[in-house]
Formats: sequence, C-alpha cells, structure tokens
Amino acid sequence: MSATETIPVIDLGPYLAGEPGALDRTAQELRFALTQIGFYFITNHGISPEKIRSVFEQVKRFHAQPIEKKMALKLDNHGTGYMPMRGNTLRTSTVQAGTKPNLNEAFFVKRELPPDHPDVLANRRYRGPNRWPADLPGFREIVVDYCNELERLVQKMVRLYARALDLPAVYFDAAFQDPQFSLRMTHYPHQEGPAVDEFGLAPHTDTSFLTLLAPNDVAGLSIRTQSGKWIDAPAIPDAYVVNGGQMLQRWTNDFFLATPHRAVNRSGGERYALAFFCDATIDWPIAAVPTTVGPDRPPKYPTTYYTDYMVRYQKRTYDLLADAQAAD
Ligand SMILES: O=C(O)CCC(=O)C(=O)O
Ligand SMILES: [Fe+2]
Repeated sequence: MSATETIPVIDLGPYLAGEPGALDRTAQELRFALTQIGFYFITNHGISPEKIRSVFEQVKRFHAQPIEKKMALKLDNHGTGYMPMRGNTLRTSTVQAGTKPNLNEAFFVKRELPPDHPDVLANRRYRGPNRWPADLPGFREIVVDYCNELERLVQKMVRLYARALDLPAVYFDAAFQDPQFSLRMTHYPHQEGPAVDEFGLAPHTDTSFLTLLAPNDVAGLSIRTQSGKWIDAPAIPDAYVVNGGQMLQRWTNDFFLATPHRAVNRSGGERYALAFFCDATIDWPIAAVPTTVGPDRPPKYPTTYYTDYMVRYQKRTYDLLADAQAAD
C-alpha cells in the first residue's frame, strides 16, 4: 500500500524523553502525516493502558444506566451532557448529505470548572459546569483525571505542530495554556445489515485543532484518504489515533488536512469510543500562522473565534437534520 493510503505511526517516545534531535525529526513525520493523510497513530505517548482501560470501563458503566438517568443529563447548549441514540442533532454529516441519524449515544464532558468560576457564574457559552451522573461513584474523578492527562499530552504535542510548520517550538505554547476541550464518550450498538446511509457516526470532519482517539480494541473507524478511497483504521494496541479538524485548517490556511472519517460497528458486540477534541484557549484568535501565508497564498479564512464558530456550526448541522426530517 502506498504511503498516502496508510495511516502513519509516529513514535513519540524519543521526543517525550528529550532525546537530542527528536523534536525536529518527529515534527517532520507529523508534517508528512498532516499534509498527506490527516490522520496518524501515536505510540509511547505516556498514557498508561490501565488508565485508558479504566476510562473505557466508566463509559460502559455510564451507558449501562437506565435511559431516564441518562436523559436527566440531556445535552445542554454548552455541549455537555448526554446525547441519546439517533437524537444526534450536533453531529450529523457535514461530508455526506442525506444520511440517517447516527446510531450512537454519547456523553460529553468539558473542562471541570469550579461552580464559582466567573465563566460559570456568567453562564458563558461552552464554559458551563459538567453534568455528572449522581449514582456512579468514582466516575467523575477518573474522567477528570483522564482529561487532565490528555491536556498535558496536547501541550507537549503542540511543540511538534509548531516545528512541523517551521515555527519556533514554543509558538503555540501560550495559545494552549488553557485549552478548550471536550471528551466525547460514545456507545455504538452493533449494527446489522448493509444499510449504506446508516452509520454509527456518519462521514464528517471534526471541528478541532486536534482530536485524540483512545486506542480501541474494537475496530470500526474508517477514513477517506486524499485519493477519495475509504480505508479502515487498523487497531494498533495502545496507540492513539490523532487527526486534525476544521480549526487546524484555519490555523494552517489549509496546509494541514481535516480528513473525513466515519464509524460503523459491525463487531457483533458493543463498541465504545473516547474522542478528546482539543482547541486553543477559548478566546484565542484563530488565524493562519505566518509560515502558511504569502503573496501567492493569501489567507483563505477570516480570523475565527471558537465560540462564534461552534455556535454557527451547531446551528448549521441542526438545520441540516431539521431539513432531512422535514423531507421524510
Ligand atoms: O468512533 C470512532 O472511532 C471515531 C469517533 C469520531 O470520529 C468522533 O467522535 O468524532
Ligand atoms: Fe470524528
């Protein structure tokens, strides 16, 4: 298989260990991955398999609750809480029109903010309090700890992004000091039959700067390569799958890709997924970095802000679904 039809594997070990030369060498691999494929695996990322396993256990535990318990935490306009099966108003396809509602249910958590945080008191959009299940002791601690760990990993990874863009290594440090993130804990039931327009998660691109998908024992993710071919992501033990989204395209003037992908569970059993979507600090202006613009390459996007963008994105995908239902 050619290099652009394969998801590359990037070993973060040497870079994270501070080996001389590893930063730039790894950044070159990242540059290839994000300009040619838009997806890559990372190994030796420092997140222990036990920790990952314990979060998967919590996801399973969450979704095993009775529907009334889950509905009590129904998704709010901060994007936190529970989204029921086929009730997917927020993540219908932005890539392929006319698909049925997604066959998954998901629970969303953002950064844990104290109840007296000014943004919480002001009811600032996307800065609301998390909606925790009342009867699952330990759930919150495990999930918050996992988010904290991934946040720290992203803060190390953005140095690779900076070097991959020929910028000083610390270029993104300030922007990612207090990153805006969302952890999506998804349950995909087994799907029967060959329905072509029904997906666990329909073809889409993420909105994020980067998404970290936890190592999954159950296959189901496919990505659309630049040649237009859908390829299945292999399950590589302990390796995260990483991809860029629409914000990364804006940061890089389309130099880095936001590759369409989808999920279908035909494993015969349940499938769970943990997607951590990460962006810069909520107020950071998102504009093409200097090395991606020039006289022959004007900026393609106006300066973007997370809140405005997400409000518009959610409205657009919601309207898409409303239109699709009206047409039924
Ligand atoms: O289930 C997966 O493997 C992919 C999930 C995904 O693409 C998403 O949540 O945005
Ligand atoms: Fe995705």
